[in-house]
Amino acid sequence: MTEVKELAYVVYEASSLRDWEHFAVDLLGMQLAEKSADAIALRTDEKAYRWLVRRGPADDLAASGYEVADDAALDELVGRLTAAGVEAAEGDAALAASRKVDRIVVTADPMGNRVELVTGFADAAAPFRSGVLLGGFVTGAGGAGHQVLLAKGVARDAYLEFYENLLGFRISDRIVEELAPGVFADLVFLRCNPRHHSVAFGDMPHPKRTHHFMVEVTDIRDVGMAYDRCMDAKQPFEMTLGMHPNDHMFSFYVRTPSGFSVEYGWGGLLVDDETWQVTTLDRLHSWGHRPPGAVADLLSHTTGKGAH
Ligand SMILES: Cc1ccc(O)c(O)c1CC[C@@H]1C(=O)CC[C@]2(C)C(=O)CC[C@@H]12
Ligand SMILES: [Fe+2]
Repeated sequence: MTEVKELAYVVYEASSLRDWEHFAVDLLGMQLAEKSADAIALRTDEKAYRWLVRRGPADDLAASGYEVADDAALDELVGRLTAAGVEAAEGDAALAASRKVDRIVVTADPMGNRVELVTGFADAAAPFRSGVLLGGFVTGAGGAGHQVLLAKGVARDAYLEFYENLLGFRISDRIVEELAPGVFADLVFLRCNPRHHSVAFGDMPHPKRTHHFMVEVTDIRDVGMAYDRCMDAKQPFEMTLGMHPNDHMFSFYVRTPSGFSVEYGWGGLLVDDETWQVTTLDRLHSWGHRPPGAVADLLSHTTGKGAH
């Protein structure tokens, strides 16, 4: 079945581009590709950009760009969307140029998230260079990273119909954890290439369309050093260092200047379609990923006792 092949880019709308530039470049180690009065473009690899942050009040995800193999594949996807009654409109040359792609089709998922299906996502003219990383970001066949989106009360069947049956994603696994008696976190993880997931969905209460975007680095030291840079800059954390049981990502979560989070990770699992078994796991974290407040409490409790 024809499918999207990677999460190529995301577009965010943010009220402070200045804060975003500092966050992405100085703390995360991205490269500023372009800057205008109303947008910044950020690189993590050889591509022209991976994040586009444009000025606006939403402080949220504005679009997700998924790359498709070629024109024929894009035509087939559009045919499938249209046949299912989902509107998919060919973008004009100006939009394609602004996204640095050959061709762009604009549609929306059942939550109303803008989805852009593209071909010919351009490389930058110069090699990627980070001012702070020892290694680089893990992209390649796995795309820009992964994102967790909120279901916003939309039935799972409805958004899976869009992502699985129309865009061609495969389910990697599900995690259902009872956080408190009768309170469940229930997430479903979807892949479109060997990266364990390019997108995941959960239906927890959350003010944004997106919970986080995950960027992965090649050198574990860069996770530790980014953790220190975020802490030194007093960037608010959502979760401390920890690991997920499904994709084995070693990561922490820090808040972007727009309030949703970035997961900064290393060591993510690659899935082999031939041997992979879909399972439902019962915990979100193997260890760590604590709320920072809880950790501060635990650590000061130990020292406060004046342990010998
Ligand atoms: C559970 C999990 C596995 C792999 C990931 O890459 C990943 O980001 C997550 C989910 C992170 C996060 C969480 O652990 C606590 C409950 C959260 C906050 C949600 O409500 C959505 C995302 C969830
Ligand atoms: Fe994640």
